[in-house]
Amino acid sequence: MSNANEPSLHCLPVHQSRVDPASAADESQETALKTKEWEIGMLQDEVAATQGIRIRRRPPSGPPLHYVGPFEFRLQNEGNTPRNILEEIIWHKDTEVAQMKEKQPLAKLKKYLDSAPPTRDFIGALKSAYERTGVPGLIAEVKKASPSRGVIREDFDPVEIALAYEKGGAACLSVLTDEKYFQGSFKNLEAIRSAGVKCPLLCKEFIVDAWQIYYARVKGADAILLIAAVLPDLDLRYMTKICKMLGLAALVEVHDEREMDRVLGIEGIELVGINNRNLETFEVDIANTKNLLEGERGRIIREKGILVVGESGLFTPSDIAYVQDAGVKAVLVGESIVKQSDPAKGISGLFGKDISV
Ligand SMILES: O=P(O)(O)OC[C@@H](O)[C@@H](O)c1c[nH]c2ccccc12
Repeated sequence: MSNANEPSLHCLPVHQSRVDPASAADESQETALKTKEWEIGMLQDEVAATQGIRIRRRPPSGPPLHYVGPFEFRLQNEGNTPRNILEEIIWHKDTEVAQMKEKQPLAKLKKYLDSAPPTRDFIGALKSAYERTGVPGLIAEVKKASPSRGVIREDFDPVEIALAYEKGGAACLSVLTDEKYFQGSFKNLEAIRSAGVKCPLLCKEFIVDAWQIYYARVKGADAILLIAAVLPDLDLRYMTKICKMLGLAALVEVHDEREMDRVLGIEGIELVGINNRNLETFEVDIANTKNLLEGERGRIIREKGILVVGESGLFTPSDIAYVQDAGVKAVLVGESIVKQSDPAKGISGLFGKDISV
């Protein structure tokens, strides 16, 4: 569980070991802290597992030397290989964020918040696009590459693509900021924001720590992504509250029934994305959107007034019509439009009509 208001135990300075009694006390305190930190990590993964979450936050490590806790805990050092690509990304993100936090602690980030320009209404933009066009509001994704597809667009100019999307009638944009797996960056997000693009911007990042939400806000995001396959309920609750406080929209992404049911049980969630791509296996099936909106779940979603976004694997006007019939009022599309030489034309091709203003 991440708490932005408390310093991470990762960041505690490592003391040099000397032999005087004072430093021996320091050392035993440090061992105690390390043990505590390790135990908390184990417990977090256990809580997450009870919610059906298979992604572990960081590689399992053996207990610190001289550990005397429960025997089962001592047995759980099961090797340091991620079980799938999502888990690999999350483990990498965990170390990356720890380093970024060290360079720019939360207290420093918070100073920039005072001078940050106001956020733009992400959900409002989707709703008015839907009303204006009669088709789902488009979140167009600025995406150079992905682990499943490799490089999607070679001559990648993020600002040019963003401007073309806006011209083509996108309601909002999604900008990938992960560098290692998606060849994105926060520089792209900042560049798009300062190029005068008016569409609200989603920071497409793998969030594992509340610090990242503040960082996204400072870098010009209007919305962030929270992945239910990665974040336990407590994190989803806590992080959506931080978003409200910062004026950001939270797009909470689910892929299966269990994740959808968890999310529907949490108060205050207004925007839910159904990912048609399984992030563990890369399989894509747009019927997933339909399945998750059927019956009782669809009823609860309508009752709560949640706006649903159909995500991934949408290529043709009939794909759009299919997810619209299933009940989505917005779609998130990357590959099919980013790879067109003119992304604005890609948008009219995707919807089968011109949706520009
Ligand atoms: O390129 P596609 O198939 O149109 O997909 C876009 C978007 O849905 C996809 O990039 C995505 C959905 N959820 C994510 C989470 C992380 C990274 C990427 C994603």
